[in-house]
Amino acid sequence: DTFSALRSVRQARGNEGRLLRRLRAYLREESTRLRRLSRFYEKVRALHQDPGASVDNPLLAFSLIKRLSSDWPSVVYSSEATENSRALHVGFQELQRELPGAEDLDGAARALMRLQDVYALSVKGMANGLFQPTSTDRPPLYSPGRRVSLSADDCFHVGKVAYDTGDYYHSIAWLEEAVSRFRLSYGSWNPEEERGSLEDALDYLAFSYFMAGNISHALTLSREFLHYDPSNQRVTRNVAKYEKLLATHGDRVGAPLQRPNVTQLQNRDAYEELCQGLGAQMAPERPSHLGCSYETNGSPYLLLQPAKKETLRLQPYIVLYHDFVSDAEAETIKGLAGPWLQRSVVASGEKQQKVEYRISKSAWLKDTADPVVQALELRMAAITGLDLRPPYAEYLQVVNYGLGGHYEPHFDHATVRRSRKSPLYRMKSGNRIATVMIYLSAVEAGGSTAFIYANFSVPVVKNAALFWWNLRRNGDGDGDTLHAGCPVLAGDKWVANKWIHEYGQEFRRPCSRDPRD
Ligand SMILES: O=C(O)CCC(=O)C(=O)O
Ligand SMILES: [Fe+2]
Repeated sequence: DTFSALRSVRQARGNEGRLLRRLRAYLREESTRLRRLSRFYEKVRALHQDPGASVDNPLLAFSLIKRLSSDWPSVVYSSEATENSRALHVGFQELQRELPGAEDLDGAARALMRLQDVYALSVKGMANGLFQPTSTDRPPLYSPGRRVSLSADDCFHVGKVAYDTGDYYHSIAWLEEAVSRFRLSYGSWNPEEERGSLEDALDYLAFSYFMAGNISHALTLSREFLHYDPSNQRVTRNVAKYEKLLATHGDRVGAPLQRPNVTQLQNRDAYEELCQGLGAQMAPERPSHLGCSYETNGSPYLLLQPAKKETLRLQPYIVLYHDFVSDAEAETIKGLAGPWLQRSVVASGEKQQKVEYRISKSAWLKDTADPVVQALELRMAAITGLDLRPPYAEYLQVVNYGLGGHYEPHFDHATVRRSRKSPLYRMKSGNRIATVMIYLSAVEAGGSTAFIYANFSVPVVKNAALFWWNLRRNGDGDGDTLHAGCPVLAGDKWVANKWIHEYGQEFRRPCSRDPRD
């Protein structure tokens, strides 16, 4: 699919560029054809208007007969137009397999609604090209270089995706926007087409209000619909039904419509607040044990260039190594992974599956793939002091997030301890003891890594590597490591994950019987 990685969206843009060039060629051919037709028309018309051009003249009589028997048929039956449009069709069909489909349009619409929700953005603002939080005392989260609004039809599509899943909370917001935009432009250029669209939007919006219990609003909108299409039987019946319902029961307007709980998130509010925060929410007075240091970690690899460590939290232990990779290394890793990216999956029981709560594409890189991968592995081994040789660590997983791409709160380790069924145990080297995550790109807005229970979020710091322990020293999962990749609001987010397993680390991180360690 296209929407689940920005790299694919960029490729889609390249494909549209190709389509544009084909359309330009088509227009050029068609203009030439029409110009030739016009010349023929003008020539014959001139002869007909010239009183001196009489068919008494045998030469003119000849050319008249020739025109009618030969020129006109070839003009009228020319296959040039068909050939031109066939070339256009073929050019499109060559690309069609790679073009986004209905699934992508759905995914893209859900992405906009996710950004609306997680960043508490106003739909009206989004439709106007702005990323303004609903509480207007906050500054916009992102100010694009060029402001582009959505069309009435764009809003209608988003609303319809919500409507089709019975999500009237979102369908109402987006269809309201669609209706008011269709009303504004109504009759301004293509009255026929726009009337149809305005009617559709009114129809869906009225039903959404009805389902949400707001009968009087459903009634008003249905009446407006009938104003445009008085003969519609179905809407006429709806109006009668709504009138009857109102007369007998009145509106069911109680609590305002709630956002549907599509995710299995129990801590949605905390998560969203962390995503909206502009970065690491440090305690007002930063405790003295948190801060920056140069680390050699007793490793010869780090003697000449120590790691730049920023300790973010002690419990759970989370540190950020700044400038862990160079720009060139990051580009190499992205380039190596690019062609292999596949929709990311998550472990679910024994299987791996695509899920709405993780929208990205990823690829696995072995250290033999390139000397740069190997160099990174050695560096990660040096800073962590852990054994990363297979099977003590997984291959490097390179991830590219998509439109509104995210990874909702989760643990990296298997939570059902020693559940041998989890794909995580396939390597037979225990659970994931630690994570190293490298930020291979900067993002323009959003995309922080949020630690829900630890109550702070790390903004994307290009080239930095984040490290944390997933397991306690006694081997239990550390519940405080629940974390998430917040939706990317703008930009292209790439990360690389290295998951390190328990086995092989027995003497490097000895266990402890104190459950607090
Ligand atoms: O992208 C992020 O910030 C977090 C990613 C993550 O947690 C994961 O891939 O397991
Ligand atoms: Fe994770």
